[in-house]
Amino acid sequence: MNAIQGTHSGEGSVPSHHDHYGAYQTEIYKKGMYEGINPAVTTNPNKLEEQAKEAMNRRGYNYVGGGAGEGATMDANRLAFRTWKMVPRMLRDTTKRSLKTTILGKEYPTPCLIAPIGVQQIFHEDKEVGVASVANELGLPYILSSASSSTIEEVAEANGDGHRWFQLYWPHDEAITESMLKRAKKAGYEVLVVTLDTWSLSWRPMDLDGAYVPFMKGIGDAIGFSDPVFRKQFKEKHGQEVEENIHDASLEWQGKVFPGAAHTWDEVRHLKDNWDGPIVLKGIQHVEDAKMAVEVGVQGIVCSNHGGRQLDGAIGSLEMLPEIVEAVGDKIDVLFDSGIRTGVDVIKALCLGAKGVLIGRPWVYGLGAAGKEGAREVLRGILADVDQSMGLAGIASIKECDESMLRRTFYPGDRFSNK
Ligand SMILES: Cc1cc2nc3c(=O)[nH]c(=O)nc-3n(C[C@H](O)[C@H](O)[C@H](O)COP(=O)(O)O)c2cc1C
Ligand SMILES: O=C(O)C(=O)c1ccccc1
Repeated sequence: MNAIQGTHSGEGSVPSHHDHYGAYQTEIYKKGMYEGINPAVTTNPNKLEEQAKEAMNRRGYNYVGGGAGEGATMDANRLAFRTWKMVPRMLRDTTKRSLKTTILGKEYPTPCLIAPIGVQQIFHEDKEVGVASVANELGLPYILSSASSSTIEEVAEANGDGHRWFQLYWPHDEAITESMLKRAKKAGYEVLVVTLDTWSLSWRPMDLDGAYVPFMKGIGDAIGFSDPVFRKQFKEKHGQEVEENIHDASLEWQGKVFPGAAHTWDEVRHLKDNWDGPIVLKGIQHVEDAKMAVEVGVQGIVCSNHGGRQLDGAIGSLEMLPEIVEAVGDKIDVLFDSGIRTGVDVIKALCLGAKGVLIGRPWVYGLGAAGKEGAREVLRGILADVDQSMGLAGIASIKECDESMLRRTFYPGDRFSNK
């Protein structure tokens, strides 16, 4: 073994048995030194967004890069990570590292999941089906958004024997909700993720200035347009098939998934009655809501502020993680997202008590810059960074991540923006 090889010998291809994540680093050097091929997408987390911006069309970039309001919450998400610093341990045997972890009672090869991200066709034609195949290759659960440009069944096929979860934008229409859940279950989605923070879209200046919202033109509506109950309702109302009137179909589907009114805690019962499997509530930030989640009997929550895309001025998501973890104890699993950009960010969230983390914008930038290969490179980079950084911090396995590995410091010069 030598210094750049890390733990593993790293023979070239994508790991098929999911435990050679660190080998990607050696693979990059070998490809460059012996074949003259550099990575297609930058490995620098602070340059990734800029590279994607150059490669993507303006509207697609604005959609992913933008946030709510003045971007205060997006900044707060990054600042929160910067204020926690790792305190590494030495002379510990970390030669055999493992990223394996248990989430909702099931073992996964890593603590990372693919965050639900809608309308991927505006980023690249490889879209959801492409990323779902990459998820399988890398051993990451793929969380399919309700607002996708591929259907529930297409993504299941592309994901094959991989792990897949279904994210629900929760309609105020029980028949359609039941139909979506039934389709997801039939197509092998294991966990239901219910997003609570986006029953209506926030004030998003980058999209508003370009007067652009994709699903008004049928983009990102594939799950609705292929839904038998939605199609039947539409035909009864308009006397037309969805394909004959994309304009009205888009508006009507938008009214289902972004109904402009929140649900209430009582209504979680309907989901429990219609979903045979774990339910995770996404978008929890308040400690009392975390306790409510335990009370209504779901199995998990995602501590998330939607990547600063919903309530601007809301607190950085990582700020709330320790309190939420403490409040729910080991009664339910707490997952985390909003602001993860590096392998060390993943480790920090785990040290603060998250059982798993959802990766969002970074792989979307990879997808935009170089299609599914780009998404794969970004994700492999983050996983390799998790593996290497665990070793350097003296952590051999995920269960060793705890708050003793962190110290909170804040200096006025701390840089928190990626720009
Ligand atoms: C372009 C884009 C689309 C998204 N679409 C969805 C979605 O359909 N459903 C959902 O629950 N969350 C959605 N999210 C939120 C992500 O799941 C995740 O919470 C967020 O990206 C985390 O923030 P980060 O990417 O800055 O780390 C979306 C985020 C982005 C950037
Ligand atoms: O943009 C988002 O954050 C989001 O959740 C969404 C909304 C509509 C369609 C696709 C994704």
